Amino acid sequence: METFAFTPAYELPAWPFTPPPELDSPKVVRHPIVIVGAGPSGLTLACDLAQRGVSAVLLDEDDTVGVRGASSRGICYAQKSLEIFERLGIYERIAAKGITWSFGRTFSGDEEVYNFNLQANSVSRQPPFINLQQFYVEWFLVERILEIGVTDLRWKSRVTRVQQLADGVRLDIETPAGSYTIEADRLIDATGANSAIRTQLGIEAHASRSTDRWCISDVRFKKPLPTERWTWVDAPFNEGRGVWQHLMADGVWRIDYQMPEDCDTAYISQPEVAGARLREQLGPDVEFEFVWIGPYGYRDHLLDSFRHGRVFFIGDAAHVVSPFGARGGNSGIQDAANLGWKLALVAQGRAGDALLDSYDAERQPAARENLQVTSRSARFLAPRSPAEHTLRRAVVALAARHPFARALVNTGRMSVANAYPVAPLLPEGGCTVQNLPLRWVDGRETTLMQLLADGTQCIGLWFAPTREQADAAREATASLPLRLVAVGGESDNHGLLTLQPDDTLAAHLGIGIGIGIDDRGSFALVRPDAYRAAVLANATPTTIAAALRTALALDAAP
Ligand SMILES: O=C(O)CCc1cccc(O)c1
Repeated sequence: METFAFTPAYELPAWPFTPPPELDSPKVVRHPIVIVGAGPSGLTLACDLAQRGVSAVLLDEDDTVGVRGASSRGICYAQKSLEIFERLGIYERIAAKGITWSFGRTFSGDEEVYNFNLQANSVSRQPPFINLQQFYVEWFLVERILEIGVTDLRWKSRVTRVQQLADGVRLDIETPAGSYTIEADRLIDATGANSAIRTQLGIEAHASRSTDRWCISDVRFKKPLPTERWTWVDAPFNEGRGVWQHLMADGVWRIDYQMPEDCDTAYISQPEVAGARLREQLGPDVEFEFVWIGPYGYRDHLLDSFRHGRVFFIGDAAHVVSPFGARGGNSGIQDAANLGWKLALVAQGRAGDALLDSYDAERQPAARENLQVTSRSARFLAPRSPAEHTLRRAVVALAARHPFARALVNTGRMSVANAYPVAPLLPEGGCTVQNLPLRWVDGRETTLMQLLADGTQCIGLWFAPTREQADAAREATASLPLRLVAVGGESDNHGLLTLQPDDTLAAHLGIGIGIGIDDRGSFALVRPDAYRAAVLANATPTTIAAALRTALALDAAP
């Protein structure tokens, strides 16, 4: 029998367990923020808070990144996540290590039936996607958290019990040096899909499991393949079933093969069987080494609410979707970025507690939308009813010749920054503001993320304010977390930071002349998570302060 080579396993870092002070003390210490789980969402939240100068305790039962014995789970990082990583100071590391892409092609048999270029609608400094093994992202986040140095990172610390109190949460923690108890003003569960905290608190996840079966081959090739996302609805080299192909770091390709529903999972993941599949796809002489082979079936779940008293659920602990479109990991990172600034401002007494409720009001519908979108892709890939089979056959047959049908070919709709619904703190709803390259009046370059990187404040972009307006607005908002920035106007805006006039910025914010609103005097309020919270057509110091107070729940009933 032919044997197949495996590359040596990834060498992942390990961080030391340091016995915490609570182990030697009978006193139950209270911490403002405790995060459980050092996966992508927990680490992003800890890093986001650290960047804002806010310390959190981060507990993880392991002492490394990645999932032991498994391959990388997440592989595709979307623009919004990359913009968050830019603000957190790890984007350059991710871009240097990962594979940047924006183009996707979908095939039926040997024919291309759909393609997309995600760069087309982008004004961001970050590309639409970078592929990178999840453990590298986690690793860079840990490095950054250690660089900033304000997070209390506790490895080898397993939470065994969680109890909600009237004004906080009590946690029992087991470590190699013994057990201890702490309390938290607020607890964030980032422990993933199988959250024991969720189970212990009796919170229903509404889980469902698909019967669709897949097998991952992570492989290194000698033969170069295109660095685009390629998918097949019905690949001739996979017995007419689906295939996904992505390049990740270190020259490793992720190839996902759809398998028969009743397959023997041990058999399909044997190296000889996986090797035969690769040869069918890439030719009998292709030279390769396996990195990892593994079967999987996907599942989904969604909590009704992401906030339960003093406990917040983020990432897979709150929602799980099928992998099509890479919406799982990316939405966990966006959960963290949504919650981080809110926790920081509320903990500092600079925003109302109702701001924390807006985490659920914004991210739960976002997760629901992701679940709907990925479920539609899953049904296209594995139709369940005769009608779904007929529809898919018709769409694929028409797509080859008729452009209208191409958009119906659905092998996944790639992750986007979800818009947020109209709500008391977001009277116009919220939409993402991309990381536009900008220029100060003196010619220096900056970006929106750089404007947001220091401290925790909203950015007020005010188009051509007069000196008098600028002075009055500074006074009206002096006690509020706002950085006022003029865009164009009088060259010396009386001490206001001033950007060069920028039509792309105005249009992106929805205040360009081209879309009917004169930009002179217009104002856009951008939140610390780079979501547009309000647009004012003829801003005054009073309306600016009112918009800010609304966005920060400063006028809401306690
Ligand atoms: O391209 C896609 O739609 C998702 C690719 C993906 C994401 C996460 C895991 C995996 O095996 C494939």
